[in-house]
Amino acid sequence: MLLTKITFFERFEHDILSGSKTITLRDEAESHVIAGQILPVSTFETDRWFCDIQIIDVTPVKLTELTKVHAKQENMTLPQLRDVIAEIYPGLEQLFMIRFRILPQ
Ligand SMILES: CC(=O)Nc1cc[nH]c(=O)n1
Repeated sequence: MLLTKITFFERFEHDILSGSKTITLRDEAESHVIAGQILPVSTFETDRWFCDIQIIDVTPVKLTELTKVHAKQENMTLPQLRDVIAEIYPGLEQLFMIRFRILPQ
């Protein structure tokens, strides 16, 4: 079943709106989006809409395969990215990298 919306933690909002966060790493349940799809984005905490994104592509990536390139696309260092993923998805190895672009508001 395709996702019809996506949420991000409020702490990522500024980076998304500024264009410095261009990927999101999700578990399998949240990986069901397709290239070209346009999704409304809201905050996880209060479900407040803050932008629309267009999906570029979705690629499986293992936790152990994460590199500085992924971290840069998340506007983080690699240790910060590993910590964030461990906090959000404890013990999860198989992730899905969703590349997106923010649509003009
Ligand atoms: C709400 C939520 O899960 N947000 C996430 C999860 C992983 N990456 C990300 O950028 N945002």
